[in-house]
Amino acid sequence: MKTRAAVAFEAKKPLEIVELDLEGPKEGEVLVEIMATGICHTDAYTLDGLDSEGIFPSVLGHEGAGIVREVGPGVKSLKPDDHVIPLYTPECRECKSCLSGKTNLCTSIRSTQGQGLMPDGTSRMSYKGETVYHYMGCSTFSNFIVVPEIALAKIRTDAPFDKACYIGCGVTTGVGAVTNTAQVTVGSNVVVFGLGGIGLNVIQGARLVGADKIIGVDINDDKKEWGERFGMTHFVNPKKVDGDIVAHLVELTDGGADYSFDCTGNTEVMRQALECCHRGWGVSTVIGVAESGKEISTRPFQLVTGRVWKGTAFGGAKGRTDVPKIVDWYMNGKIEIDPMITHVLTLDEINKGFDLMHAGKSIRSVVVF
Ligand SMILES: NC(=O)c1ccc[n+]([C@@H]2O[C@H](COP(=O)([O-])OP(=O)(O)OC[C@H]3O[C@@H](n4cnc5c(N)ncnc54)[C@H](O)[C@@H]3O)[C@@H](O)[C@H]2O)c1
Ligand SMILES: N[C@@H](CCC(=O)N[C@@H](CSCO)C(=O)NCC(=O)O)C(=O)O
Ligand SMILES: [Zn+2]
Ligand SMILES: [Zn+2]
Repeated sequence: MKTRAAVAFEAKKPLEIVELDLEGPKEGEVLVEIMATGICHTDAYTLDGLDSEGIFPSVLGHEGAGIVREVGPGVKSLKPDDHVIPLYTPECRECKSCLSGKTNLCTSIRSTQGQGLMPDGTSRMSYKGETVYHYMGCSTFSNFIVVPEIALAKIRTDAPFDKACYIGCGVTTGVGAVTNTAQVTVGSNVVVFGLGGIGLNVIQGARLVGADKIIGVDINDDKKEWGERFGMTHFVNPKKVDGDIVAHLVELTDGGADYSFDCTGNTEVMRQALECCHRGWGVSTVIGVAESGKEISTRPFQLVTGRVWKGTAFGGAKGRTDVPKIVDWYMNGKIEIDPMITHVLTLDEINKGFDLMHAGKSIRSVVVF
């Protein structure tokens, strides 16, 4: 069959909207019609050539929602017309990682996923006879996609696609980093660096679990109002702090943050996020994805004196189990999504979504097919 898709033919070039050839689902695979997809900073990072796993030509996008149109042989848990969210962190429930109960990082198809291929080692997409690669096992910038059954969360049918798609990455990552990874406790002081599509979800996660001070840090003053909208109690623009930002945050939290989060992907900021934590117990969680080749550093003394450095992928969420619950949280009004979706675009307008993100003018742009 054919599918319209925004293709990344080369790094650092705008996406091109073309008709691709798409092969149908094979054993254990599912054909999904994508109804809506968000644009996450990670898509921009890969398009900008900063991802060590970036492959071109490929169809980016990993924050989608859609409808099952066809299932391949052996698929048991899904049927046509089911509503689904594709998962870049699948959940096979059989691999060592899934069975450990200690992580959401299912390893069953990770190696082929990282090569832009389906688990059988081939791609379902091509253009003029040439292979086009999958991305993060999702490729939601295509109207139709083929994905493994274990990489789809079945969700309720009354959830609107143009909002539910954001649960495919940003919402789950931010809220899950608080609830699953850091396990922020009631009354804690929290510092969040980077108030974009992820950071604002960390803020609303911190509010959800009853944090006390929620301090947002961003170099863009426009983010003050955004943070306050979701529960931030204090805003700090590091460019306007007289002196050291870490010392300023330690003072503001009366000795240091109980929990901090990096949502920028900047390795200098990751260091600040660790070092603003409270001596003896502060936990800093890295969410931001740093460009290829970058490394983090700190004095080991920071760890010796009890600060803990953690990281999280997809907010520690086990996709098929947790994503339907997060959709319920949204539908029941426990968490907000609607105000964060600042721009709704057509597929033809998708490059505008990247421009808005780079200009700091959007929280989330969503493409509706
Ligand atoms: N670990 C995961 O599973 C996961 C999931 C989604 C996104 N991410 C990553 O999280 C990061 C944030 O994604 P997003 O979609 O929210 O991006 P975004 O562009 O919407 O937001 C980034 C924010 O950081 C701010 N910022 C930039 N440099 C800063 C600095 N030096 N100090 C303070 N603030 C600064 C920007 O002004 C902006 O508000 C990216 O690196 C993305 O790749 C990781
Ligand atoms: N491919 C990169 C790393 C990119 C990365 O860390 N991705 C996150 C999700 S970001 C979503 O917006 C993730 O889930 N990582 C775990 C995994 O990919 O298995 C690189 O090679 O450095
Ligand atoms: Zn993402
Ligand atoms: Zn698994």
